[in-house]
Amino acid sequence: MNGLSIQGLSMRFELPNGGHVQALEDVSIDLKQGELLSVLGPSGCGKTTLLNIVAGFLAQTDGKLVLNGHEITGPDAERGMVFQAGALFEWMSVRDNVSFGPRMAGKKKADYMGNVDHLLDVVGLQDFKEKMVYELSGGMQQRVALARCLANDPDVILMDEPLGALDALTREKMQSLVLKLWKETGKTIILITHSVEEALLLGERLIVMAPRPGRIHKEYNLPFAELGVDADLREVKKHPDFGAKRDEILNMIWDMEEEIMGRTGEDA
Ligand SMILES: Nc1ncnc2c1ncn2[C@@H]1O[C@H](COP(=O)(O)OP(=O)(O)OP(=O)(O)O)[C@@H](O)[C@H]1O
Repeated sequence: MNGLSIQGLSMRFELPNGGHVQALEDVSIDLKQGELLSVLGPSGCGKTTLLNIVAGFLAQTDGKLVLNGHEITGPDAERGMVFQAGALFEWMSVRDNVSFGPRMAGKKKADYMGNVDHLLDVVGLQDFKEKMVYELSGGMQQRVALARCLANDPDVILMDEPLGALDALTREKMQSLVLKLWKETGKTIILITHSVEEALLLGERLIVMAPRPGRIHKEYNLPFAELGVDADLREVKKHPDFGAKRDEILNMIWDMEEEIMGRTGEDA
């Protein structure tokens, strides 16, 4: 089957004082190729740990990950990561950043430059391709990060709060761009966010995680991402179910935060 299967994933961090943190416990998620999953949850519920394991940066203590029929055992270009900020090469031009992956993979310029130019068009940076990254605004830098990730043609795109550092208006524009890229490329996407609205808008599936141990608390299938591909996101937010879901999830996370207040950072 094409897609990503996360099976019974657990992650336990041993602490130097002999204690441990159960960052994830028995997390299972099946994503078909092309599904967009957003992940929400209170601080410390294991969102970044989950993403780092899927990326292959961390080895789980239990469970299995299978992508397109083969087991994930480490980092690979089939899984691309987009971070919140700071992961671009500031001393390179926009175009050199976007073409970095194919160049490092030893591809011939003639074979990748067409796609790099196309991606610069798609993210609206064609006129800025000769600029250095440090000359760009935060929103533009995240456009570069998205294009750079796509230039490697990954099967799965992992996004860790990719829009978290942007101002509200830029963030809204970028949310539309993420939906457009999702539809145009057919990539499987996992997106972590702290914004309930963003998770609702961008996740055709949404998982709310709970902490200590990090686990799946509730899962939703949502219509908003599909609607937002062609519609103004402000209009999507007026959908009668949007406000109700937002309140439900906000209350859910609020209750979890209240419950963990005052607890220490370890289980033992
Ligand atoms: N390398 C590590 N060693 C020990 N504990 C860790 C390590 N990495 C993460 N943890 C712990 O695992 C738990 C989950 O962390 P993680 O960063 O995945 O949560 P998160 O949901 O992404 O949090 P946030 O929303 O604050 O970014 C936390 O209790 C954290 O302190």
